[in-house]
Amino acid sequence: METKLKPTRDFTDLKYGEGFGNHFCTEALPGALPKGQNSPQQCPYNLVAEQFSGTAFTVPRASNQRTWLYKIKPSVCHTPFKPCDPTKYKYIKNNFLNAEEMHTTPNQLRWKPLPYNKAEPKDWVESLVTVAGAGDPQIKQGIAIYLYSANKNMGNTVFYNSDGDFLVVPQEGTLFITTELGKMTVGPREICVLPRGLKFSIDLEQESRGYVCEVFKGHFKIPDLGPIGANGLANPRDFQAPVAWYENVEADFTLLNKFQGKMFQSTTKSSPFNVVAWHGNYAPCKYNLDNFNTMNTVSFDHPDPSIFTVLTCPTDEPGVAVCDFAIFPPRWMVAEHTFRPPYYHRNIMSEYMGNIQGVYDAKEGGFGPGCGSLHNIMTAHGPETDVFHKASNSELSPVKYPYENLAFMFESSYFINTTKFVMDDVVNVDHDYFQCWQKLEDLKLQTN
Ligand SMILES: O=C(O)Cc1cc(O)ccc1O
Ligand SMILES: [Fe+2]
Repeated sequence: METKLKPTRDFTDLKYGEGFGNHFCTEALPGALPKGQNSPQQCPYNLVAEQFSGTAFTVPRASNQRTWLYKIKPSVCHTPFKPCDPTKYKYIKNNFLNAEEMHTTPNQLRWKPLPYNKAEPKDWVESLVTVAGAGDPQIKQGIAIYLYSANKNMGNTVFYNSDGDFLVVPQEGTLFITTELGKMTVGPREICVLPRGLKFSIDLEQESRGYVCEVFKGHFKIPDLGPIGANGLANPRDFQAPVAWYENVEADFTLLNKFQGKMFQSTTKSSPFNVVAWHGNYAPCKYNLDNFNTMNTVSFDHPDPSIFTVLTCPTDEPGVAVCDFAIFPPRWMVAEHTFRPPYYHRNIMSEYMGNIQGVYDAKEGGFGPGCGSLHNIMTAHGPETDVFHKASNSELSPVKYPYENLAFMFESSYFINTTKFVMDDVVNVDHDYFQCWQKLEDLKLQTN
């Protein structure tokens, strides 16, 4: 039976600020934001000013990100960090260059959904399982891909990640996220970005599962639109940021930190959610994927999936991503004289895919909601045998790729290694995945 949970804090009637990357001004008490300056000698309500920066001070203005917080107490009020019990977060690993702990293979990989731990319920951070990744947070190069399967509230356990931004993709259950900049709910068919350094705590109302992509350098942004023009795909106005919210609570809190891939813990005597007002453009955001304005061919051929990019975290090389987050959204398929599913391909990028809901058109079996797959750099992949035959012979009338189907991809320019533990015990790896293409061996050259 499913566990019934209740979020610790009140999430009714939440308000949001609107727009991607905006400079928001928000206060939970009237006049709490200082007027005309960031750091007055004394702040309104005896608050303390603190800058929270997401880019180096000196990056060009267009990409500069920082927020000013007005807090009941500054963030320095905590006991010294100690390493966490190594058994507690044993599936959080960011040492992707370590051959001892990582698995390297050019094979196509696929996994079944991450199970919930019913015997010993896990909160969101405790439930994180690193599936795959590249690089190392120490040199700010790379990416990590995790699954979560949480069935316990974090409550007064507060987490911040020094190593990068988290892009969270819920597959089952709404997340009730309290951040130091305010509260957000994020459910399936929605996503959120929790930027590097942000303190947050996640509560639940039911067992909740999903995917996380962490980028060790840079930040996610909405992609340039090129010839598409000024509108389309994920429109800026549909992104939402929390508004200032605080709790003035004296109690024991645990403060967790992922720092260079290792988990540390300290305590505070009052709530870290003590930001009464803030202004700036370094903030979490959420986005409803149903607002995605999908573009597709209205003539022939299958466009490259970059046309479905919701967010991208660029590398230093223009057009090449640490991670492109693309979705396979509901859309009309109208291409004439065309093989309509994804073409067979070998890619210069690595592709981790997940399924949020329904069926993915290239894989009608074995890739249900909660499953994952990985096709590394130059690893051949494409539709399974049955899909190939069906799509090669189907009548090409306009068809709606239904609302219920929603898969996504984290596409990265890095070689991706998997953790050793996802190759055996933690997530069920599908040892027979390769079989879905074997019958294509029967294809014969036809010369008459
Ligand atoms: O491999 C996949 O299923 C993802 C994908 C989808 C698509 O429409 C085109 C290329 C591609 O890699
Ligand atoms: Fe692909």
